[in-house]
Amino acid sequence: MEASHAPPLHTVIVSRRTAMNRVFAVVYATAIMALLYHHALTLLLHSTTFSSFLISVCLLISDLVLAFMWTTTQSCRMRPVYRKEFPANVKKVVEELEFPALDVFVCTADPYKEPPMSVVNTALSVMAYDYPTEKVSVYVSDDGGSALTLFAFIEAAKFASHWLPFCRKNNVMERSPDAYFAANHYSSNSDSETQKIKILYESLKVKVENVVERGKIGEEHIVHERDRQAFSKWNTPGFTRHEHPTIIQVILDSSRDRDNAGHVMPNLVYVSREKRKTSPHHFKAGALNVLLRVSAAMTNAPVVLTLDCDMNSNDPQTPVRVLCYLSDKKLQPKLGYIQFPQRFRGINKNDIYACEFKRLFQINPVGMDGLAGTSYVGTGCFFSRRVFFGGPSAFVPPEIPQLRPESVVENPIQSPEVLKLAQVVAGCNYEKQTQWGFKIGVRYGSLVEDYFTGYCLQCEGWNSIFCNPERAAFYGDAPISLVDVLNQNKRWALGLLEVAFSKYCPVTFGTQAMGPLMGFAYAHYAFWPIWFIPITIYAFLPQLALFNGITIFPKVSDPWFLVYLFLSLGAYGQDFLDFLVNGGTFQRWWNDQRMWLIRGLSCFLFGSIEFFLKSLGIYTHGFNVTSKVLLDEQSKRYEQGVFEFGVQSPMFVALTMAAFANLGGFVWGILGVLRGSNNLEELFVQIFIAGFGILNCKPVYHALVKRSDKGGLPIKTTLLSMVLAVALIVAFSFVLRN
Ligand SMILES: O=c1ccn([C@@H]2O[C@H](COP(=O)(O)OP(=O)(O)O[C@H]3O[C@H](CO)[C@@H](O)[C@H](O)[C@H]3O)[C@@H](O)[C@H]2O)c(=O)[nH]1
Ligand SMILES: [Mn+2]
Repeated sequence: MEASHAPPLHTVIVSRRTAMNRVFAVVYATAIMALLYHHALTLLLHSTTFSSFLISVCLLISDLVLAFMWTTTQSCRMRPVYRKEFPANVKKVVEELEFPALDVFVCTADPYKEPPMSVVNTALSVMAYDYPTEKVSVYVSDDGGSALTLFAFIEAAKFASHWLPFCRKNNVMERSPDAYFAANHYSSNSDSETQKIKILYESLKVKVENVVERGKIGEEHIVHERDRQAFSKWNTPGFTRHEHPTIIQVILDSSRDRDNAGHVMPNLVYVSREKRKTSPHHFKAGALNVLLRVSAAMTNAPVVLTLDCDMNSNDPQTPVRVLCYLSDKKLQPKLGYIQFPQRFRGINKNDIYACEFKRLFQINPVGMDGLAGTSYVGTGCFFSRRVFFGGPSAFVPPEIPQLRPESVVENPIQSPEVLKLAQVVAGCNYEKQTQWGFKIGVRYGSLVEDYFTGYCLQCEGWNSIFCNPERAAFYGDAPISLVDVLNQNKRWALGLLEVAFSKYCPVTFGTQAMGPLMGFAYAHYAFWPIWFIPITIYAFLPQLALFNGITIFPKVSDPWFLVYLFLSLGAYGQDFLDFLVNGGTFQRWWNDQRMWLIRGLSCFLFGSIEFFLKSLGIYTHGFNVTSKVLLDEQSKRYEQGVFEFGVQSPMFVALTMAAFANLGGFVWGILGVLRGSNNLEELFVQIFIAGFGILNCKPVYHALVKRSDKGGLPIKTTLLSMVLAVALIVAFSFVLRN
């Protein structure tokens, strides 16, 4: 009974709002039923003409989708839990000698969209973890196959030998140098040690950035024979990022390298897997699987952390915090992964693009955590290596014994045997006729490999934990231009639909494997893009009807109006409340709901269309890496909270059309009321919706008229949208009148 005397490692409490959430869910569900009954009545009894039938069907479909989305989101409201960890107690329970080894995976894919210096910062921030150094190995996957990235890492390793002891000695919290120097820890009267490290860092930065800018590594930069040999691999004829052999370079070896205080260094390994145009590489999922195998060959740590190159550690204690869960014997048998939220640095004050994704990254995970655990979001997640090989009680062995999660690496990482095996398992044909991507490792088949993998693991019976300490464990970067945001979300939309319409659909497969609540929680994400249906309909239909003076909603004195009122206020009110309770502000909430509408008309709509085309085999879509480069002018506008359009995109056309339709419908409707040809009471809901649309389209109007900078709407987009909006209005009147 010794365990009961051990100090607590973590606690969990169920949210106090649980009971209220459940009661509200029952009331709200009743109102939804009433509304659907109302729709059925209208459709059957009052839709006498073709046009009124069409309108009723459209409204019914949108409300069915809204009802579905509402139902699935309830899972996250049934039992939200809040956790706390006590990392200070870990050493009282587990001896430091027994801490598990940790393999960190950092992914990068393009030296121009993902500047090597930022990738280096990611790696340095975890190399400097407060964790037994000899147990930490950092593997960098370079899908860009770029010598520039390797160069950056070779240089960074030299800097690391100063940076790591500096962090330890001064107990630095931000162990990414960029974040450290940005956080005002440095000034002209800092002590000489800080001055020195700053100078070292600056010279590293200048050196790497110069080389990246020139696109080529000058002879003067290659000092060691070992480095020369590594870079010579890029001289093989026909070497491109899409067509090249495997390059694995051990940059730091913990059995050999010491920092300038004589302390061991972590392993640092550069991996650029083999690429051939004839073999599918499965984007990030493929990269992670290669790292799983290469790391198995070299260190095979039982704990794996995956990180995107745009995310840095913000707390050196994080791996110890993770041990609060991993060393808990009660959780252990089924505990698959521990996910930290994605939190972002550099988001502007009111988060105009809603990139914080509070609901996705902070609110819903708390809800799923109270059930069987949260989803995997691709970065900031600690896995037990075992989860990649079948369910908790259904082990799926890899094809060779060396890759088994419990296998122990006997040879040093630079021994010929180890290097040879690493080379083999990184080959692009290695996965043929194996279970990788299907039963083993990160799963293939969706552009959101993170969501899909987490979902599959949970279906197999693994649980997970959402760990959200007060001090952010990681900080990431978010895109700062609208088109980048929308393209990123379009990729997600496509990836989610790939899961929704596969045999693994969460509504059927998921509910069977994990029960209805977890199945619905995952279904909510899988069907996320179908928000476009109600949003598009509500953005156009009431407004088009206004142009023709047609009433499509109950008038204000009608009791059914109250049902509409309750449903909309209830949904919006609850959303707002969730947002505030989780530390949001009114402005951020407003922008969040605005972006939700904008996404509906752009990335969700276009993502769904592209998915449809893809299903027909007309179209293919790859993983478009989001740019992490900050242009000065753009950054300035972003800081000021001004929307960035600037480029042409069909997604902007749909958005601008909606801006025109809402403004037009609103004005037309009001004029009708003033002239006496419209009845305000009958058209109130529509005029209100159009007015709400106008409020939400403010940035679009602003971009249409008041902009002289490069971030405005291109004139072509404006004209095209105008023409299409008018065409739509005319066509609709035509349909209605006939
Ligand atoms: O072929 C590829 C493409 C991408 N990546 C890496 O994948 C990561 C994520 O790419 P990014 O462009 O930053 O995408 P985001 O949309 O910002 O990422 C979110 O969505 C992705 C799924 O679409 C998840 O993989 C991420 O973890 C999640 O943060 C980056 O480190 C890339 O270097 C690769 O390694 N190989
Ligand atoms: Mn990213």
